[in-house]
Amino acid sequence: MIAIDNLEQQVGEFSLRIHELRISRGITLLVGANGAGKSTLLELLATVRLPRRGSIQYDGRSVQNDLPLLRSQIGYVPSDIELYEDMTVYKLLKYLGELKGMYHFERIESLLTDFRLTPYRDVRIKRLSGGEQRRVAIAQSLLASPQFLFLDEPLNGMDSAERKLIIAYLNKYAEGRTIVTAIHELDEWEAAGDRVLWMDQGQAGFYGNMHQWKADLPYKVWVGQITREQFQLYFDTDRNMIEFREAEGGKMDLRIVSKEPPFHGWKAVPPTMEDAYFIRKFTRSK
Ligand SMILES: Nc1ncnc2c1ncn2[C@@H]1O[C@H](COP(=O)(O)OP(=O)(O)OP(=O)(O)O)[C@@H](O)[C@H]1O
Repeated sequence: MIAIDNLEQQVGEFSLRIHELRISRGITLLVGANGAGKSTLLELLATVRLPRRGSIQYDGRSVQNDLPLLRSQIGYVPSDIELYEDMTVYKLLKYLGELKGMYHFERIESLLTDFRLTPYRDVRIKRLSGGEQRRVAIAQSLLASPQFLFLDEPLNGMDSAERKLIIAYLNKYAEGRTIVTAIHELDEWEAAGDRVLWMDQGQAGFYGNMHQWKADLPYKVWVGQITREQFQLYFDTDRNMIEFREAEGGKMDLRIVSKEPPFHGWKAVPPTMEDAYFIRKFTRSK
């Protein structure tokens, strides 16, 4: 478990404040608007940035007392990955492995296989696509089989097959370990995630399991159809539309957040993970 107490961090004009938070094992999905403090929190968790005030403890160990040991148990992938461009995939992983004190390289072979990087083993990093580079970045974070893994938008630049591969891998890897990953698409993580942490203007707006995330919402989700004219009017005045799509016969299919049915005959549907995020943000802006 990661225990955060009275954490305060000022970055320029921005301040992050978390009074008390206990992050359990498994996968915590870190969500929030741009600038909400997700990357700042991940940097603090990864010990790239040390807390000015407050404490973070990892299974009882603190940054103040056990930094070198903790760092050997932490893996981190920042959002802006900068890999040594002229190195080949294998040389890079071997070099980073040596820096972490590894002298047996079977782990590299298994990571190359797991992340489908074997065909690129002797290819220079700069020749790889964005998604392939990110797979290498995730592989390097796992070299020392860390107990704590912090990922900042790990699926950026990946196609759907790559995304599924990474999510499935992390789902398995999280057993008995702690992963915190900043993401943008909640729904694709639903089966793998254990908890959601919503950062809201530098504070923890919600932390709980997936069920709690979708429960006790102050608004419902409604689906139905309206005419294009009604849509134009609605679109200009309301901000509660989650999704709209053109339907047949000049109509529009809509997904709307509201307490009451917005139009006659509309149906309430159970919220998805994304809907719950929309509703929480929507409620916050009211
Ligand atoms: N080095 C810095 N100097 C000044 N302000 C900074 C610095 N780094 C981050 N910030 C500010 O801190 C705030 C939080 O940024 P952070 O990157 O943690 O947010 P985020 O939730 O990860 O956003 P995004 O989803 O856009 O990556 C932002 O307002 C950002 O402009």
